Amino acid sequence: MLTAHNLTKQYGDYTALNKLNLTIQAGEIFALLGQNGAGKTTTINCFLGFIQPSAGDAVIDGIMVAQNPTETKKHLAYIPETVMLYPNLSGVENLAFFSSLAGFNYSEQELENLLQKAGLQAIAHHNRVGGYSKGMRQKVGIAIAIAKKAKVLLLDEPTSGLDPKASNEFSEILKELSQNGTAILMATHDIFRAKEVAHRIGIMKEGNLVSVIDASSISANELEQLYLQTI
Ligand SMILES: Nc1ncnc2c1ncn2[C@@H]1O[C@H](COP(=O)(O)OP(=O)(O)OP(=O)(O)O)[C@@H](O)[C@H]1O
Repeated sequence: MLTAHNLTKQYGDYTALNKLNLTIQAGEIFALLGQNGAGKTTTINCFLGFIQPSAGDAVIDGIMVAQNPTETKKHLAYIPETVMLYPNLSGVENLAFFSSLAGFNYSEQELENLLQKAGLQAIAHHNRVGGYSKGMRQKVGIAIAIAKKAKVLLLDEPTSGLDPKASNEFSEILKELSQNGTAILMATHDIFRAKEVAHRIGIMKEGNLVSVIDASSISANELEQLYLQTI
């Protein structure tokens, strides 16, 4: 569903991403760990089509991103660290707007159901998003991803700054999306969450994917040790 073939990004002489080879299957959650500047966001931005790779390819559902960015965006949902929404619109209105951009025209009841599914409490559905907490905005982001019926979900530090309960709820929703066949690539600094939610975990260092681990084969403590030895 999501493939990187020798994916490389250079800025002058500096290699931000070095020949990344990675395949993420439908229904798989892959977490990318690594220090600041390791190349996680660069990887995600190549799949989003935000940056052009210097060499290699990012491929989504068999389609090359660099050559077909509009087409591949239709299959994608993206949740950054802070989901950008219109503060003067309600959760329902934001969801209606962003899902309409993807070609979906939901009824108010359907929009409310989507927000409910994403874990946003009903009392907040018609309140202005400007008054939402960070976790509530992330949930609207999840609802947009569900509404778009995206085959691929890209997440860049989605749980950073969320309280443990909100972070746990977020992980549960990711698991549900993966059970429904969504391929998920998540950059994170949260080793514990990566272990809890992901099927496989990659550790990046200086633009290289240096280690890929099956999450079921390792404890959170062992993963932390491996991470510290690797970076
Ligand atoms: N436009 C740019 N010009 C030059 N260098 C850049 C540019 N964008 C990113 N880089 C460099 O590429 C490297 C990889 O950055 P990237 O944002 O992918 O790291 P990251 O792993 O996501 O880090 P963080 O955990 O801090 O988000 C960094 O050294 C960064 O300074």
